[in-house]
Amino acid sequence: SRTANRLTVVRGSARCPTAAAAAAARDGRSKSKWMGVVGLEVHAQLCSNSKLFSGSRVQFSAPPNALVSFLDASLPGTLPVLNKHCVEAAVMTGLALNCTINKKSMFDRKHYFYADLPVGYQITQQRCPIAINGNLAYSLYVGRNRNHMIPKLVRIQQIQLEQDSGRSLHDDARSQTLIDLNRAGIGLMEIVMKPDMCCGDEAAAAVRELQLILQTLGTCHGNMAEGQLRVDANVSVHQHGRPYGVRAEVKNINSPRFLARAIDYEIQRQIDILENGGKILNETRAFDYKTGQTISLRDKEGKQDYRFMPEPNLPPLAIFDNETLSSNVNPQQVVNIDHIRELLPELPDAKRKRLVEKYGILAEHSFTLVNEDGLVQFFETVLEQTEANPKKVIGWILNDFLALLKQNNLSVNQSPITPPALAELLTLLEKGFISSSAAKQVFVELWEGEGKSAVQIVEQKELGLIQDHRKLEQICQRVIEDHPSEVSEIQQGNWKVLNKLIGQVQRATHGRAAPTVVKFILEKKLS
Ligand SMILES: Nc1ncnc2c1ncn2[C@@H]1O[C@H](COP(=O)(O)OP(=O)(O)OP(=O)(O)O)[C@@H](O)[C@H]1O
Ligand SMILES: [Mg+2]
Ligand SMILES: [Mg+2]
Repeated sequence: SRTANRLTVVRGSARCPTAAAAAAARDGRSKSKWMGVVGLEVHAQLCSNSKLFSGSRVQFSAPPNALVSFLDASLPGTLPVLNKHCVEAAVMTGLALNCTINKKSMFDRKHYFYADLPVGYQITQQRCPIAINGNLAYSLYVGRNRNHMIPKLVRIQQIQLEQDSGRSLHDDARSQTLIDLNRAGIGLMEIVMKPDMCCGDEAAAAVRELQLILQTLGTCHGNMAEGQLRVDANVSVHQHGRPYGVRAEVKNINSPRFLARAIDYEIQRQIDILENGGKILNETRAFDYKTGQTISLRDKEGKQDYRFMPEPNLPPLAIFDNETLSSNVNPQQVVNIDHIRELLPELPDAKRKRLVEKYGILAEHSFTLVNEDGLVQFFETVLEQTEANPKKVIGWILNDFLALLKQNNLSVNQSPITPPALAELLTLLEKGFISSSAAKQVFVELWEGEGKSAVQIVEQKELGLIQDHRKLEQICQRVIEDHPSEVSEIQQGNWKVLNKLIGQVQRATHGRAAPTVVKFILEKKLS
């Protein structure tokens, strides 16, 4: 079947080494000789209050055509003015992706005709983009339980600044197309990756990591469902040692999961064609998430001529660093690479490594922490304020805290439990003032949040372990008196029965007796 083949071939690709051997053994040579080649173009909407070349506001879900300046509507006589904040965001993204920032980049006009592009061209950076030659490190989880991590790297060819287009809304009932220009002119970064990936899983993992980096930088919100991050997947197949095949481009995929499915489908489609003596077309395709297939939109064979030309209304974009910044320019007026480098936050990869090294937690736990907005900070604030050790704390954060957040569909900063409250609870547990079952109970009470602290809850609900030696002795004495047959068994040497008596003491104290103390008292009394 197609599905079976697809799995074989994608996993069997020699560039996905983990599964290659197994797949080859299962299927013989003929199916595993093909390798997928994948290169992504990612369009990321820049976080900015205004558009790339006009002062129109950027806002989602505004009424159609409410955010359109004369320039966005392409009125004659209007001129583009570059938004400095967008340039800074692109430079910061370039630095985070280990790119070289071009001190001089250029804007070009790329011509094509579409109803949502009234001027007839898009301003983009074709010949000389703002950033080049970077890379993105990401991790691929493989294996049956996805618990084996393989570090991967994809090269970044370039990052270019460009404008977004408007949107066409098709009204089938009236067979009309309506145009909304709110999106027209919003700043985009096109992040172009080299064809270094080989399957859907790799592409999805790379995009997730990119998304996290952009969100950490604050240069793009990265919400794929809202179209802030859109991915075009270029896919081809070839045989080992042979030149790359012709690529098809699957446009505008808006989730990592669909990206993976679209790519794996496309690889198998191309293999099927080639195995049957056919030819791959250099075409643009779309992914239909309902059927899980890619479908042809238009072929590029008759190569669309974009008639690139320099944008005459924008001078070359000059960017400075400390060395090139001369004393006669106002630093407020220019973009300084060194200044932006200083503002770079700790990136997800560095953060994960630091968490593992500093606190001794598992690598996969560091991924979960970093993936959840605000969770690392929560974890570290708890650690600063508690005496419990990090390995215990991570368990509570990931199993109890995160589970309740997900159940209630809340983000970390909407949590009813604050870091100091959890820290206090875990200290009580660590010091042996409460049992772990009592701790779970306190945790739930904290979550329900009547503003009481862990200590107050423990006191009011009498959840504290009974440490008082005299009181415990009295209870143990009573249990001994009430269980003569067990006592005589123990005295005949059957010490296993002691557990039964310990259980009775716990029953009498509702689980609040310190177990080691109880054992010590009973042993002393019975020996
Ligand atoms: N043989 C190939 N197989 C798969 N991907 C490829 C192959 N050759 C190039 N690519 C990928 O195709 C993409 C080319 O993007 P680029 O922006 O340079 O050109 P384009 O797709 O022609 O332009 P446009 O921006 O108009 O879509 C890159 O992501 C690159 O990695
Ligand atoms: Mg491109
Ligand atoms: Mg493309």
